[in-house]
Amino acid sequence: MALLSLNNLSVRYRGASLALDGVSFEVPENAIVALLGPNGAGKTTALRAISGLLSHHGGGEVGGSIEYDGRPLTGRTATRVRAGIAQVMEGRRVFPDLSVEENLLCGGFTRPRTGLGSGLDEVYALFPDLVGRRQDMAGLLSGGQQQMVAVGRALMSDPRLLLLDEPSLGLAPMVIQQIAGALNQINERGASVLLVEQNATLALALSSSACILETGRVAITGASRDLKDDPKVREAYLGQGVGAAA
Ligand SMILES: Nc1ncnc2c1ncn2[C@@H]1O[C@H](COP(=O)(O)OP(=O)(O)OP(=O)(O)O)[C@@H](O)[C@H]1O
Repeated sequence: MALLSLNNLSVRYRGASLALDGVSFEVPENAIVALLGPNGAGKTTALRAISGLLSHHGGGEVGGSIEYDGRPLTGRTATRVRAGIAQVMEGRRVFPDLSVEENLLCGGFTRPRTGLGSGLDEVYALFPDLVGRRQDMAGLLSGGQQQMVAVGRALMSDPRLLLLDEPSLGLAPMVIQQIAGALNQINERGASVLLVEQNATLALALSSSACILETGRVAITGASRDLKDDPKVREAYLGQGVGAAA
C-alpha cells in the first residue's frame, strides 16, 4: 500500500486558472519520490495540498482526493492524520533570532513520546556542521547551514513522510551533497521523502521514482533510473540534448 496517494487532484486558486488538473501519483512506504517540472507547473501547490496549507495561500477549490496511510486528508480528522508528515518549505525559513538548538526543539513539539530521546542527537549526527553552532542565532548561519537547520527541525518530529520544496536552491555543491546524504540516511531509517526540485539531475539520482508535472498535469511518470536515460527527459529537464555527453 502507498504511504501517500494523490488521486485525480485538482486545485484552482481563488480567481485564477487551474494550478493542478487531475494529478495522480503515489509515494510508496520507505521511498524517495521526486516531483519535477518547470516553473509554475504546480509542484508547490501539490505540497500545499498535502500539508494543508492551501488556505494560507489564497485558498482554492480542491477536487479529487489525497490519502495518507490509508486515510483521507480531508475533513475534521485531517490534522490528526497529518501528524506523521513534516515539511521543509522553500526558502529555509528558520527563526533567525532563536538559536540553532531552539529552532530544532521547535520541530520536536509534536514528537511521539517513544522514550527514544529528543531527537537532537540524531540531527547532530546527520549534520555535524551544526554541533559547534548549536548556541548561535540561526540567522547568523550560512545559507547551507540554515537549510540543515530547516531539514533537522522537520526531522525532530520523527516523520514517516518528509516533504521538501527545493532544498538545493542557491546552495554550494558540497552542501547539496551533505543534504543529499542526509536524505539517503533518513530514507534508510524507514522514512519516505517527497522531493520537489528544479535540479532534476540531483532529484533523479536520489529518488526511486519520479513524477514530472507540466502546466498542472502529469506529463511523465516512472522509475528514476529509466527517466535518466529517456531522451525526452534528458533534453527537456536535464539539459542534455541529443548527442550530449552522459
Ligand atoms: N497563491 C496563489 N494564488 C493564485 N495563483 C497561484 C498561487 N500560487 C501559485 N499560483 C499559480 O499556480 C500555478 C502553479 O504554481 P506553483 O507555485 O505550484 O508551481 P511550481 O511548479 O511550484 O513553480 P516554481 O518551480 O516556480 O516554484 C502557477 O500558475 C502559479 O502562478
